Amino acid sequence: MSHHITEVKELHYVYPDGLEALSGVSFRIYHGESVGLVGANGAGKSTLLMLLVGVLFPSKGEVMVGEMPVNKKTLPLIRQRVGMVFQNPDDQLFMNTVYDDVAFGPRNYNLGEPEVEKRVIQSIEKVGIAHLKDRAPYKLSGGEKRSAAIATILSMIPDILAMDEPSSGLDPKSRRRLINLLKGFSHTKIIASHDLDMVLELCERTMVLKNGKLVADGPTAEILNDAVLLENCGLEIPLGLQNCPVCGSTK
Ligand SMILES: Nc1ncnc2c1ncn2[C@@H]1O[C@H](COP(=O)(O)OP(=O)(O)OP(=O)(O)O)[C@@H](O)[C@H]1O
Repeated sequence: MSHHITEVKELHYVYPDGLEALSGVSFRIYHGESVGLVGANGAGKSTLLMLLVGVLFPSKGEVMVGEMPVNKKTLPLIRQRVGMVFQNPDDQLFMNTVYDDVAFGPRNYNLGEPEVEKRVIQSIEKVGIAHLKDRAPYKLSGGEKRSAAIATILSMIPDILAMDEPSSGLDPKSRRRLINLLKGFSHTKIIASHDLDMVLELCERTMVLKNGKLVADGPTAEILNDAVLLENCGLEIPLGLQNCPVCGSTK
């Protein structure tokens, strides 16, 4: 078995108002895996991702990245290894140009302008927005903003990508472009989404959260075909696994 790249041990998270968003979650993710994180609204997906990248810290339990626990001291190192694409790209784009947003992380790490420029160009080319580098982020379309947000993460050259609802708000063409883009990434990926067809296509493994607890973790094709489990968690079998009402075969 290959080494795990991240491990979550008996993780609990209680928001300041007392709401327990995660209780007793444990799992390991291995190098190169693509893991889907699914669950109804409020199940705890975003909270879990934020704990994985150190935007939040555990109330109890531990998050490890490699041999490193995620805490305030290790945060600068964690930020280089794990990149998070937030649900709303506007939370991630705050500079005057796309270029400066993508350069922000590497500049923070004092990498020197030649290296910064190299990383920015590579990242914006990879996501297909090189022609938009001088545009103000607020003047981008939703799909372009999503691509720019991904580029801001790629420029840090992380090992792990944590993505919160990456396909939300995208039209079918932009969604397809995003899925194809992510398919080409060799990073370890953790993708929280209600788009179960995307999870089916991108993730070989799926974890299901319900009311802050991890209630299932296994091969995506099994988990997303388990009608009883999904219904119990407020989810539905993705279209890609449903029987065709006309001919009875799966798509
Ligand atoms: N800042 C906060 N303060 C208090 N409670 C919060 C906060 N953010 C989220 N919660 C609560 O924590 C629980 C988990 O929320 P979270 O956003 O992690 O769920 P989610 O699975 O990502 O949901 P969605 O699918 O709607 O994005 C919910 O009950 C939510 O209301």
